[in-house]
Amino acid sequence: MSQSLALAKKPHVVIATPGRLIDHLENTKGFNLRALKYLVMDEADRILNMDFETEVDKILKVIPRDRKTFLFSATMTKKVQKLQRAALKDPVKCAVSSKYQTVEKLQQYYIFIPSKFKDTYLVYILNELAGNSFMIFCSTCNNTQRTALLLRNLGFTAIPLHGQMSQSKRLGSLNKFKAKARSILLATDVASRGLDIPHVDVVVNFDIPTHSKDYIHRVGRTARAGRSGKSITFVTQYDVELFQRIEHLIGKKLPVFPTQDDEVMMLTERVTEAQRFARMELREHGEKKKRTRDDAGDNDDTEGAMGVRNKVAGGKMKKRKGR
Ligand SMILES: Nc1ncnc2c1ncn2[C@@H]1O[C@H](COP(=O)(O)OP(=O)(O)OP(=O)(O)O)[C@@H](O)[C@H]1O
Repeated sequence: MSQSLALAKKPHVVIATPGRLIDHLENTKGFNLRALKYLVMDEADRILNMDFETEVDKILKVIPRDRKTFLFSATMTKKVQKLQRAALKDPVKCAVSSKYQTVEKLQQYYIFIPSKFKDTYLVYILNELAGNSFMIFCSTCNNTQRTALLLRNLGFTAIPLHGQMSQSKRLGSLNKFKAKARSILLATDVASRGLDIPHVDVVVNFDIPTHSKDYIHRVGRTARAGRSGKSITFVTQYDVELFQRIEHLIGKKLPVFPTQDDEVMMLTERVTEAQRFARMELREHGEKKKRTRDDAGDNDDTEGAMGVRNKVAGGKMKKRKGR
């Protein structure tokens, strides 16, 4: 309703997702795009990848053919070229580089570890790089939530951000991270594009991206606007092929992030206990959700559900003296 009122004032600029725009075109009285002069598509390849094609086609049908169209993305695809043919007159392509590139001030590493030790290595890295702000990417909402609980059980200030959270919870998470009240943001690819948070120092690909182009967007959350940053990609026995594809895409062989395996193994016991608590909390959280059937009102960011938080011995893991 408030959006309809805003549109009634005939704004000069409307920023929308394709679906929302279609909704207003179909249901908001008096709203149309017949006078549109400029169409801008940010993250153009994603708009197509995410099955927005039908919506985009609908929009293209109701806007003037005589207009200027801009498509932006760090990773252009053949699909975008298709769209160029379908919707553009005299298109011009403007590219910073002919191949996919990451910025020079980004130090990129990988670690090759057995899948079952991922959590332990994550905790080790967070301790090693303590004092930094981290964005950690997971492949599913569930793993994002689980890993956030695990880290909180170990005393880290971690907060999840994923598509199963309500919009207000997502904004809440983001704002806490932006305000530096939380130093670790765990996210799915919902946060891999567009977010401009200058203080992100380290991006961790906890689950390797399945689409190698997503790698470029994820690591682009750090080392922005001339700053420096680090990225560490976890590669397990199952991820070798995907990792090779990433290296091929960026045209670089990445160095290994140095780890002291004996020190990592010393963390195993506490991490295992924290995993157990995290599983319990996740189960309780799921059952509570089922009972209340109220997604929005629930503790999506799980902070309120932390009955067993910090029960793992010692709370936040301290680095040993002399290191
Ligand atoms: N010419 C400039 N000089 C200085 N800072 C700039 C300039 N252009 C952009 N910036 C800053 O760089 C940061 C990144 O800009 P922006 O978010 O527009 O990049 P982007 O290309 O859309 O990134 P992505 O698509 O990866 O999310 C912002 O903080 C912005 O203020």
